[in-house]
Amino acid sequence: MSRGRTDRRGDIRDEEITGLFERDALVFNAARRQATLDQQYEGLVFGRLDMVDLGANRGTPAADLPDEWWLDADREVRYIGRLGVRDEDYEPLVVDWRAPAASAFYRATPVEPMGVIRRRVLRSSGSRVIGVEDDLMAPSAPDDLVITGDGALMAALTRTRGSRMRDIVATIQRHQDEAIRAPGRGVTEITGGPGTGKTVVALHRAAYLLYNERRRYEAGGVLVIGPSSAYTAYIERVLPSLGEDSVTLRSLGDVVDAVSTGRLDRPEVSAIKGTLRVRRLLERAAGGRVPGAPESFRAFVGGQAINLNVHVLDDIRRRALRGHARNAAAKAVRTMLAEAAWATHRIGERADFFEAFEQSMAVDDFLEAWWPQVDPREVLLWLADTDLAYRHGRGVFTDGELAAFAQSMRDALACGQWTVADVALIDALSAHVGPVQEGQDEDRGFYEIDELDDRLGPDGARLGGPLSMRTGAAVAPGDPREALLRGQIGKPAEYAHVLVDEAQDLSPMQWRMIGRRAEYASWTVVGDAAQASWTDAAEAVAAREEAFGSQPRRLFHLDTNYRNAREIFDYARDVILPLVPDADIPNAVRETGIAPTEAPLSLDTFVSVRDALDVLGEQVAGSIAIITPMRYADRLAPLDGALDGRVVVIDPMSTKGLEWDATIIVDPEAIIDEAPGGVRVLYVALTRAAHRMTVLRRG
Ligand SMILES: Nc1ncnc2c1ncn2[C@@H]1O[C@H](COP(=O)(O)OP(=O)(O)OP(=O)(O)O)[C@@H](O)[C@H]1O
Repeated sequence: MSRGRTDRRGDIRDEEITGLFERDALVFNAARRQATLDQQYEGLVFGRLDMVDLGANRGTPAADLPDEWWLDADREVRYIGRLGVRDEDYEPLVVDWRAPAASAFYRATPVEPMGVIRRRVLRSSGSRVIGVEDDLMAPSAPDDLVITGDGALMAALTRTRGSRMRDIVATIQRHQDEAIRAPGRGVTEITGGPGTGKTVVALHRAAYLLYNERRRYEAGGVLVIGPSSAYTAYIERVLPSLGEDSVTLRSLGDVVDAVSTGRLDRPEVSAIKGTLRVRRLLERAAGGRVPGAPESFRAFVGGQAINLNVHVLDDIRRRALRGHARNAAAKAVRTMLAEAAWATHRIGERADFFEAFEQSMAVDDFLEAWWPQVDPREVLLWLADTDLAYRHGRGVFTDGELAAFAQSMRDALACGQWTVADVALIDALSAHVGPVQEGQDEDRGFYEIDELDDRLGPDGARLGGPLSMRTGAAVAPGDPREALLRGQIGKPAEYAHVLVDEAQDLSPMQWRMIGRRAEYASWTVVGDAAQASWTDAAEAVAAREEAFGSQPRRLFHLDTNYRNAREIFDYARDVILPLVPDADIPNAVRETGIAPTEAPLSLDTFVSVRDALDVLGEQVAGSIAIITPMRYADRLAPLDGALDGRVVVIDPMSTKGLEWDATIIVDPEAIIDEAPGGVRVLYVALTRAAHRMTVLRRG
């Protein structure tokens, strides 16, 4: 689970049934159903609809109906739950929230009640109902229908936040429901400002698609991509709580098998690694000579001295790469080499010469050194050599940029960890050089050392874990180069539906990486441009358009902020609007009457951070984040885990998509200074708190 990933597990399928006795198949399915029901026991039923039977009144305009006609009409009760349940006579006891019969639960309004008189949201603990919140849809309730509570939504929003995101099945709002139930095909884009429920809506949409077109999406696979492993850990419970465990959840540092990282580059380096221009550098490196390989070929073959110089070898290399991925070209290269040798020597019979060439150990040895199977990660590491980076990157990047790029590769070699931006480069190179061909390279046993999922540090903490400030300092155990090359990179998996959250942050290279997994997929894409940390929006838009292809688009816009108390969001809005006037500003629905607090930051002792923490610790019962620029990270790290584990210390970039009951924002000016997206990243940090926020400023 360290990757925040749930494995795909198909329902038993027809073709598999033929391999099982029918009885076994029934037992298998019954056991699976039982496990799902056991899992969903808590809160299985969360809603009740008291509906009128429209009977003879069906289709009659409201104005033509007798006064208060609903008071005497026949009634029907419908229970709504995470899963559908039927009694022994196959009569529905609980309707699955995704079924058409449940849609009135989400779509009924007093203006358009859809036959609903009372919508009731139930909260339970074990088998006990501990809370009831009603919404009345009719102008008045029949005497026997009691109406309680102030509305389920407000009750849900004021509740304490835990460390994991919760599902919202009980309180999905009508406009959210429309995005959730939109057809699966094509590209569905969901936009909206901070806290509008984009993430949670997208996850419910994934569950809906699996319910509605299970064969297509469970067999084809659904991939959910989020910005960081902190994010995937935060949302990983939502889908299982909805009864779905067949979705693959990956962060951007986890997309390529065998590579897993949360380490971030400095902004100027991730800008180089994210732009499509970097492809030129990679192509040249992948197509160039292997560093350290022989530059000419001298050997005795069939008793003849063969001598091929660097120009001949370069020509063979170029021709071979025109028709093949590098790793697939070994055979063709051997033939080309034989032809070149024959062309220069031409002694004896051609067929004899070719046979001798085919069987020559000297040729084997040469090819092993000159045309080895290359792992795409090795190609990237070749670029740790600044001169090579200059040579391949000339005309594309400045010398300064190339030197920074080469330095970042040396940093990786020093700590044994890739960065998140490297993953898209590895994927691009992988498409270029092709998979390492089995059996061609017996010496490379170290690539097959165990899976990255098991890469735990000495204290059991996952390397490349959620806090980039922590991973920045971490060094992988053992030989760092070996750690970088661990595991084997195969062909990318393909999916039937790909859901991308925080899409505004994907670099063009990352869009291409995801696109390779989505050639035949439909998409759900979720984002907010004002929160972008990738700066060249036009290039990213072009890359994402290419990934989507010509599929039809569908756009949903969410405009209600359910996360932040209005006072907190107003503060954030006043920061972003002067600098990004077209930011998508939602309407925050919940007022607390408590404005964010500002206080001076004492840099020498950080006593102001501790003071703020003491106060907030009393005021909120749940989670608190200290959001700090990287420059203070080490000094504030001891506060991580304080107050019985309620406190996290985190850098602003890693807060994307997350939320806490309260936040402390340390030195906003420094946050703007450090982050690639400047004020946009500060805006992200300022919109993470649900109930309370303290901002500590320098000077
Ligand atoms: N209908 C709803 N009922 C209850 N809670 C909701 C509802 N819609 C959204 N929320 C809550 O609002 C909060 C924000 O939701 P979410 O994280 O999905 O927003 P977002 O638009 O992705 O935010 P951001 O872009 O700022 O990361 C979450 O706590 C979510 O559970």
